[in-house]
Amino acid sequence: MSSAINDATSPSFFSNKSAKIFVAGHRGLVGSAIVRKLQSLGFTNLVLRTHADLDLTRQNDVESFFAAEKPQFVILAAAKVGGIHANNTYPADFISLNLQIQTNVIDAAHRFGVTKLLFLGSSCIYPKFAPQPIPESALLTGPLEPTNEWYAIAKIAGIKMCQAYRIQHNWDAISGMPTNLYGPHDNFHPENSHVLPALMRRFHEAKVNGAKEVVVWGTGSPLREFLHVDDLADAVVFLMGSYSGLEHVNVGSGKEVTIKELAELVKEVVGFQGQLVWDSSKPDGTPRKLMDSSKLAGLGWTPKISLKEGLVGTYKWYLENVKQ
Ligand SMILES: NC(=O)C1=CN([C@@H]2O[C@H](COP(=O)(O)OP(=O)(O)OC[C@H]3O[C@@H](n4cnc5c(N)ncnc54)[C@H](OP(=O)(O)O)[C@@H]3O)[C@@H](O)[C@H]2O)C=CC1
Ligand SMILES: C[C@H]1O[C@H](OP(=O)(O)OP(=O)(O)OC[C@H]2O[C@@H](n3cnc4c(=O)[nH]c(N)nc43)[C@H](O)[C@@H]2O)[C@@H](O)[C@@H](O)C1=O
Repeated sequence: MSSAINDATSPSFFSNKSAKIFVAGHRGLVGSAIVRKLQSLGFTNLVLRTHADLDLTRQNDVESFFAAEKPQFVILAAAKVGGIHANNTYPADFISLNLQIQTNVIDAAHRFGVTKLLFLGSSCIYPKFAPQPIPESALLTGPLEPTNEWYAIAKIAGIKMCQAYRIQHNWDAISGMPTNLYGPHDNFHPENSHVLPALMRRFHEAKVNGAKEVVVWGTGSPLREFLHVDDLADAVVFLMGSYSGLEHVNVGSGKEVTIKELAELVKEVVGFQGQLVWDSSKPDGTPRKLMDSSKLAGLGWTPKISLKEGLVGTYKWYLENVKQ
């Protein structure tokens, strides 16, 4: 899906390092990595607000913020985010908060003169039984995975909102669809986090406490594709500078592992010596979601950080920043 009118590139993103950029959600996994990336490239004028300073679900506050700050670029990495249990347990929060945040930010960014906005979705937007690897064209071709359909519907609405504003207003809003992410500043909550930080914490605590077993959810058979968040941040900045199309863009590593393989790898990196016990009363979620990231590769971007390397770095960060 593309059109000549809507596919102009935006070289101006890299040409002015003092352009004002609002990174929404800058203290999260993704937002903090994007801030690190932008700062390493020499961008000097980042506008950052904590959740406490600016609740993005409050439309009036968001409008006042945009009216006062008038950022030139917006990267929307603020969202209600969680793993399979959180998505399944708090469906109202996942659909409602995400619809509110993205609607407020996208609409205000357009109305207050932002040049370009990047919206972040997720690989869960695709049908549960999408063809593998999943191309961008698989969107809205089948039923969603029930454990995260509420979040997925919000994310699909975000993609469509960017497309609608581009079509009606010729406004440069793009969408990136990351695969499962991990890295520094991840959420290590025991129940509400994603699998990788959850297991890192559980194996670490088991090692420290001398436990013989660690419980892992589901059957271990689902396949997941993991991308280090520093690679994702690199891709986001790349897209800000080089992509202005109508269609969303998949951002993956191209490499998948079973949850069992992931658990063994995390166990090895953490140095836990005991056994894994599988709790099959917990949901597996979607059986497989490897994205086809050839569109992004065709634009000239590929990931650099291997899963093993990324896990070692993330565990080091966990030891220095999170563990009690
Ligand atoms: N993590 C992953 O594996 C994946 C993430 N993504 C996408 O990347 C984006 C970022 O996710 P991630 O960094 O992991 O999430 P995090 O939970 O780590 O960070 C989200 C950030 O958004 C902020 N936030 C949430 N609600 C509000 C609000 N109402 N007003 C202002 N700020 C708010 C949070 O602040 P606070 O903590 O104070 O509430 C936090 O800083 C999301 O769009 C997500 O869908 C996509 C694919 C995979
Ligand atoms: C990024 C993505 O993240 C979510 O989808 P998910 O890929 O299913 O994410 P997950 O990381 O929570 O689980 C992956 C797999 O791992 C298994 N698993 C084992 N043990 C634990 C465990 O301890 N915690 C968790 N969370 N999962 C575990 C778990 O049973 C599942 O089979 C959605 O929020 C979705 O909206 C989304 O976008």
